[in-house]
Amino acid sequence: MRNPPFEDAGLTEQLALFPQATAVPDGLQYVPEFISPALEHELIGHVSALPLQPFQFGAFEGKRRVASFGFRYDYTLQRLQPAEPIPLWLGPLIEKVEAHGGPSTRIAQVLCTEYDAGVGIGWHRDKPHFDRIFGLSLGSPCKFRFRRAVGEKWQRYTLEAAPRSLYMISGESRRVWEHSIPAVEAPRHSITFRTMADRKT
Ligand SMILES: O=C(O)CCC(=O)C(=O)O
Ligand SMILES: [Fe+2]
Repeated sequence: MRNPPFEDAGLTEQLALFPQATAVPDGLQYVPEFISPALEHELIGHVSALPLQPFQFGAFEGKRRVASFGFRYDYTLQRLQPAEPIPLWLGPLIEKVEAHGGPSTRIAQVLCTEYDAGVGIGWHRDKPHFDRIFGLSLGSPCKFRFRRAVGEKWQRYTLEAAPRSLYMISGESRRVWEHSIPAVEAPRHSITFRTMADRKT
C-alpha cells in the first residue's frame, strides 16, 4: 500500500513532518574553516584573558560571559552606549571578516563570549541598531538554531556551527528568523562582529 500522498498536505503540515527538510533561511551564509587551528588557539587565549562579565539584561544576568567593544547595548537604558575600543589583536581578523563581507562592510561592534558546558543563549533577534552579524565559533561546535512563525507553527532550521567556522546572518535570517543556541556540551567561545544599521537614533 502507498503512503498517504503528501501532495495533499499543506506546506505547514509538510514542514511539521520534516522540520529539517526546510530551506536554509534566506541571507544565512556559512564558511567552514574560516581560520586555522593555530589562530583559533591564539584567539581562545585572547578571549579567555579578557575581563569577561556575566551578560546583563536589565535586572537579569545570563550565564554566558561577555566583553563588548566599540558599542554595547544597555538593556536598562535601552540604547547603545560607547564601549572600550576594539583591541588591536582583533585588527587582522576584522579585516578578514570585512573582506569576506564585501565592499562597504565596516565592523563597528565586536562581542566576545564564553559559554561553559551547559550554557547556551535563548531565542532572540539581535538589536535593530546593528545590521549584518558575523559569528566565529571557537573551541567546540554548537547547534545554531533558527525559528520563524508559519501560521500557528514554527518553521525551524539548525546550522551545525563547527569550531573555526564563520556564519553570517543578514536579510530574513537576521530580521525575521530568531536564533538561539542550546546548552553546549563543551566550553565554546565566540566572536561576533556587527555592522551598524543606517539609523537616525
Ligand atoms: O555565540 C554566538 O555565536 C552567537 C551569540 C548570539 O546570538 C548573540 O550574542 O547575539
Ligand atoms: Fe544573536
